[in-house]
Amino acid sequence: MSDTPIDLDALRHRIDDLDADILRLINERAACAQHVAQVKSAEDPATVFYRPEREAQVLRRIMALNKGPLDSEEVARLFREIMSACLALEQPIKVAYLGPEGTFTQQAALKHFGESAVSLPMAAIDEVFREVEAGAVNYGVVPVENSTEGVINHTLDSFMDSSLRICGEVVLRIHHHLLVGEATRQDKVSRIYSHPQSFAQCRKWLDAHYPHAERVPVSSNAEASRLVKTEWHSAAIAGDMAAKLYGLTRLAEKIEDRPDNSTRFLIIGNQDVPMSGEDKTSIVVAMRNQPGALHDLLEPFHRHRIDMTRLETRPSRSGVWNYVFFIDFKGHCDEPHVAAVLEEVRVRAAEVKVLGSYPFGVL
Ligand SMILES: C=C(O[C@@H]1C=C(C(=O)O)C=C[C@H]1O)C(=O)O
Repeated sequence: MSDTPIDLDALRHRIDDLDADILRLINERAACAQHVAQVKSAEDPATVFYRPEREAQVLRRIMALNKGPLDSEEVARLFREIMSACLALEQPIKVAYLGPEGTFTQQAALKHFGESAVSLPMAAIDEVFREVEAGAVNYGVVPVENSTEGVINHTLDSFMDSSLRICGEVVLRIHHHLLVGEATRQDKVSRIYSHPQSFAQCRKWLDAHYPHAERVPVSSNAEASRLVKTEWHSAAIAGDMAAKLYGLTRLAEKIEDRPDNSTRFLIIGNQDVPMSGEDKTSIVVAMRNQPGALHDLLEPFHRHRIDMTRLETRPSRSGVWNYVFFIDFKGHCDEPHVAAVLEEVRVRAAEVKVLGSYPFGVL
């Protein structure tokens, strides 16, 4: 490092020069993205500008190229924002998410689409589906499963009646904090607000630290945060976004019982996503109630050596089928071995619906 300037002024000059280069390169990239938009529109006037498989490939490549000292995830986050701004030049993307503002689902939407996307809070999961179906927004973001608490049935049920496809997934590490407002008497907390899922994820911590506080379930953690602002004896369990939005402070941090607590969210839209190289497929299968039905369903996956990542059973809501299975597995439906399995499953099942093939969450 003998040629590295050592005084502060010289270092700052060097940073100024590098910033000018970075700025020029980012704008060159943005101009390229604008050209891409022209090519896409010329090929197909009804084109979709957002390409999840390409974005996943860009991020994976950047992470593989990265030599540090910045951490690969950090670098990918920066590129996530650069792509978000480039895409906004092609077409501003509108995204509906399970609100209100400050929920983990909003955090997932921003993590996936970046800050240049316009995100709109919806009051319920089926409203997110309806907004995308009606074309009021381009995409929707809904939670689908939590590592501690399991599947979010509302989301799975919404897929049964919808023609929307899954275009992507985001996994978020969920950290819960015990939050209080300026008016809260910290030694007198007798009531705690939160969403039932969050209470479940922090149950042991609450039993140990606040065994006598009343636990009041509300519709979201953001709503819990809003409520404590005006109550001197109350606290909320919520994440960073809600804390920031409502100006609350942390009485205790990371109070989730499991340190690896995470939630998986799905991106729903109207498009079929081409292969990215590391993909996943989600299907719903209806089977008749007969002995060996589950074995018949799983056998082709085993024979073709397809790795299942999730299997959920839901009661069928129509009289025709008895079981409905939600299955996630590795691979894309355009890959021959996946297409072969789907063909075999179609023969054995009463009905099969492919919800989508999409890239594994990168960030
Ligand atoms: C530029 C493109 O359009 C969008 C912007 C991307 C980018 O900035 O790299 C990548 C994929 C698309 O969502 C493209 O399709 O290549």
